Amino acid sequence: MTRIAVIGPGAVGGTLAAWLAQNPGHDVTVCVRTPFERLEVETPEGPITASPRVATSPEGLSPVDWVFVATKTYDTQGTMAWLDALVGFDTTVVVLRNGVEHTAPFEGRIAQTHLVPAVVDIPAERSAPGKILQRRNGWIKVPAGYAGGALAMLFVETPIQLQLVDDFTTEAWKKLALNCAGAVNALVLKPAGIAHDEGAAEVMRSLVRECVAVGRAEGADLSDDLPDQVIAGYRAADPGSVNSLHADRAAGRPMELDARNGVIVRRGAVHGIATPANAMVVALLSAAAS
Ligand SMILES: NC(=O)C1=CN([C@@H]2O[C@H](COP(=O)(O)OP(=O)(O)OC[C@H]3O[C@@H](n4cnc5c(N)ncnc54)[C@H](OP(=O)(O)O)[C@@H]3O)[C@@H](O)[C@H]2O)C=CC1
Ligand SMILES: CC(C)(CO)C(=O)C(=O)O
Repeated sequence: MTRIAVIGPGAVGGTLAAWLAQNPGHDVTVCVRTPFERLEVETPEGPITASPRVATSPEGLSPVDWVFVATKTYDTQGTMAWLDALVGFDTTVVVLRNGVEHTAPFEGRIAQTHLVPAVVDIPAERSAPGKILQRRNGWIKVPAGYAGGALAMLFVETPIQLQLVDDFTTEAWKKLALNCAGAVNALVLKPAGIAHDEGAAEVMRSLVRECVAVGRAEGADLSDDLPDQVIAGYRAADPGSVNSLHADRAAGRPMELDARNGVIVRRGAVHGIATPANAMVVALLSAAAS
């Protein structure tokens, strides 16, 4: 039996936990802040349900084989107590988050050989604790190497593709390019379809152009047409899709602004690259939330 714990079974964590729990060889525990009875996920394959063990406190938990961290970047502090209980000598911790700084908060606490950053493109929206709409099957990309092959095995019976990549830096910045544009949705509180508005699309392109410049300075291999690719992706998506930054603002939660736009400004400053568009959306969304 493979023991798996998912910390933060929200939109992404809940979707993964539900899929992983479909395999009777997996013993799945979800570590929650807000408890629920069971997971109900509307997937592209049809509805699935799962009843993993629901832990509301780290007390009584013991080390598992795999821990998936799926809390937001602003909830890192609350994640640590779970790790203390769940991580043993042989535990691998996979960090499923947006941004380009996946493992930084956990380094020093988890051995580098057992810490795996993961870029996730699984659009999912949570309507209530345990109730999720998964809009696309999507993919997870992790660096090729230690743990990657074993991690891929966990997903073989799911429609989610687990891909091993040689250049994780490039993949993380490519995903950041998509996510930094999503600040426009959070600003105007309108879902993906707003990208059909040429004015909004041009603001998105400005955010992505800065991301491309900074990402290249950080060693990512990013193409010149990435801003247009991002807009094409938004326009091809279901116009009602709500990204997770937009969902946070709409729900009055904190936002992952620093991880998704602030990081472009911070890393841009290190390289002497101007990032006025990203600085502006950080300032406006911070002001809107204050
Ligand atoms: N949603 C999406 O489509 C995608 C999101 N991502 C990224 O994935 C990550 C997760 O996002 P997403 O799933 O949308 O986030 P959600 O807000 O839907 O889920 C986060 C979950 O973490 C829980 N949580 C917070 N603190 C704790 C804690 N101390 N202990 C246990 N659980 C806790 C929350 O609990 P509570 O129920 O109380 O709020 C919530 O269930 C983010 O980095 C996001 O950017 C990446 C790709 C797609
Ligand atoms: C844009 C999207 C849905 C892509 O997976 C995402 O990463 C998010 O909502 O945070």
